[in-house]
Amino acid sequence: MTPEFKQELLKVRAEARLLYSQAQLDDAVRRMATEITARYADLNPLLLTVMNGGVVFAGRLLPELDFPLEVDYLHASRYGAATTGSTLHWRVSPGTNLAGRHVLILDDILDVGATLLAIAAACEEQGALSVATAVLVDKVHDRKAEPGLKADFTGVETEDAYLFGGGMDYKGYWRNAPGIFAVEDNA
Ligand SMILES: O=P(O)(O)OC[C@H]1O[C@H](OP(=O)(O)OP(=O)(O)O)[C@H](O)[C@@H]1O
Ligand code: HPA
Repeated sequence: MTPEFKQELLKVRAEARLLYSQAQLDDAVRRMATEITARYADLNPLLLTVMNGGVVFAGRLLPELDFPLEVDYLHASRYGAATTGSTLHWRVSPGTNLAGRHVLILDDILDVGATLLAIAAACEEQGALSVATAVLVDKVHDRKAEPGLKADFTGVETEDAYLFGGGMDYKGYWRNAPGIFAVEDNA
């Protein structure tokens, strides 16, 4: 990492606006866990984490789900280290056979929603019995891939800013930030 890039990262972190604290996110995740338990406790679901962004959310959610389930992951990326999305690149497909399974996809954010729509379609093509989505963050704007697109389970809603923390990255960094932060435009 160059000294200039390190300075940029520290400046972005220092000037960012906190939208949700870690404690607020934990409350949201517990509420989601209650909803997910009500729907899936008897369905032997397969929870598929979308790497990399989904890892923090999955790590918080899974211990709140006290019923039989399996986990796997996939890696599909539309943004890479950029702050605007392009074509979806599949890096790792799920290893588990999805045929006949109730699949719940876990990701950090529903932004445009192109990522989750493509992943859900791929799971259906592989024979999943049902496919649903759970996201920590839904960014509110009118650029959704389909009008009114929502996840089946949502943690918090945010304004239309570039976000980091809670698994979301700024140029590949700050996924580890404790809470959800908005990048200030002048950063
Ligand atoms: O709703 P969309 O506009 O499609 O964007 C949401 C997706 O973008 C991010 O992934 P990214 O492609 O940055 O990969 P990453 O998880 O490795 O950061 C995020 O983790 C979601 O998967
Ligand atoms: O606001 C965002 N931040 C980080 N990653 C993202 N992927 C889609 N939107 C975002």
